Amino acid sequence: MKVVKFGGSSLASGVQVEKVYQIVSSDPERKIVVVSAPGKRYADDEKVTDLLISCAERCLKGEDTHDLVDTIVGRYQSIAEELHLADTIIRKVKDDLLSLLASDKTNPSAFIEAVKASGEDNNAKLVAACFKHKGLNAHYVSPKEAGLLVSNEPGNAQVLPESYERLYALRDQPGIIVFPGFFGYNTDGEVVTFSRSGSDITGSILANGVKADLYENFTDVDAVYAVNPHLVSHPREICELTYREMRELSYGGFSVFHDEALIPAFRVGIPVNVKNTNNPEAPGTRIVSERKNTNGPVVGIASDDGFCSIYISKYLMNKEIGFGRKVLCILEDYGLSFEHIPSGIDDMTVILRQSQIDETLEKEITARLIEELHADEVHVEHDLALIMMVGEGMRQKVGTNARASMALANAHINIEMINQGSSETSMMFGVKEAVEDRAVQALYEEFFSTAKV
Ligand SMILES: Nc1ncnc2c1ncn2[C@@H]1O[C@H](COP(=O)(O)OP(=O)(O)O)[C@@H](O)[C@H]1O
Ligand SMILES: N[C@@H](CC(=O)OP(=O)(O)O)C(=O)O
Repeated sequence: MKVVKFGGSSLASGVQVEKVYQIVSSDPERKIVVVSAPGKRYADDEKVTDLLISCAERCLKGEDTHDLVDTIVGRYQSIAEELHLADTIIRKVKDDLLSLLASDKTNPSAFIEAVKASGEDNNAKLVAACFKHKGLNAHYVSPKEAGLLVSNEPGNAQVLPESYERLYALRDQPGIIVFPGFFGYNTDGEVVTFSRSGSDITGSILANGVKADLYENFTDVDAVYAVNPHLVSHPREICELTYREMRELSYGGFSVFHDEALIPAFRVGIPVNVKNTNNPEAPGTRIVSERKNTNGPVVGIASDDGFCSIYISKYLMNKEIGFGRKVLCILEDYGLSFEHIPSGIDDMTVILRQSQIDETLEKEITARLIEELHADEVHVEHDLALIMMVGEGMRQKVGTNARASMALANAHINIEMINQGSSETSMMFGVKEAVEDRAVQALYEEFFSTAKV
């Protein structure tokens, strides 16, 4: 049995949904189909999820939402029309959206969550109607009915372990199940969404729940490439990756697969296959527990921006018991999460997502670090990008760091910081955002150009 997930790009138009139907109906093992909301049809298009968020926010401010409701319903309508579906389904989509917008707003966050999740929910109903119309024995299943329970963290839900046992019962339902991605229900029966692009997570949870043989994740590229295809043209395709490599690369910036979507499948050893809806014959990329290291030390290079670092220096920091804990307690006081902490004998750097702090908070934290911890020096660096070089092969290969540093030096790129993960499957370089793209290109050239591998 396979769980198959189709992303927003695979469901953006009637033509795309037709391809999805062909893929699902061509393999009887494809039993559970997880869908995202309709995504972008072209580069400047808007995702239905973004439209829904704007709509909910406007509604909370008491502003008019007629035009947005029309645009959102219009997206479903054009898909239904292309597929010659009866308009009853579109009337249901519109009624559902209008009743959600008219619902209780005393908890604004819960209101936004419900409106946001309707993108996937209505699309699952539409896709199920399309499959049925074409003669497939398919039906929509709600995450509530299936028992997909999640924590009450709006926009960042985590699956509750008891969900897995409940989801197992989906195996016994006859026909094809069309399941909306991106959200579950808290124990009070309210909708809570995963983080953005979280339909990948739903697919992985269902694959675990039903103990699928394979989780197929359909998107709009032939494979996971060794580097973001927007930075290097025709990058090398990756045939096989380990869960750990993919998690590091997804975290590092490969938006093709959500970093939180690896764990549920990994826990029960279900392989993941990333494939292209527009070219389903291509083998895609397989994510597995172990792979043979036949293709050099580095398997992929990812990057992400929007980081800042707090540099703290104090003589004899290494001997001061509890120094690190005290630093983290100060950050905790402000509800800040940190990403990495490279450290030396007398210094440490805490790397955070920049969006979490503003100038006032920055000054307050700096003052506390100096006053309470008697730090000799504290300064904050902004606008950093983190580049993750990932590969299980790095563990055995001597000199990878030196090669990377040299490649960056030759490209006149200053390395602000280096951190090697304890697993030795990743190496992280901090650079200024302004040189991020050039840095990734230089590293790609070093590790993937045919002349050097
Ligand atoms: N290393 C990479 N390999 C493949 N695609 C990548 C990579 N890094 C970024 N991407 C981008 O991820 C996109 C697919 O992810 P996404 O737009 O979320 O798809 P979906 O709509 O299927 O969920 C690709 O079109 C590509 O632009
Ligand atoms: N529609 C949601 C969830 C999702 O997974 O979408 P996509 O498959 O288009 O990345 C979002 O935009 O975040």
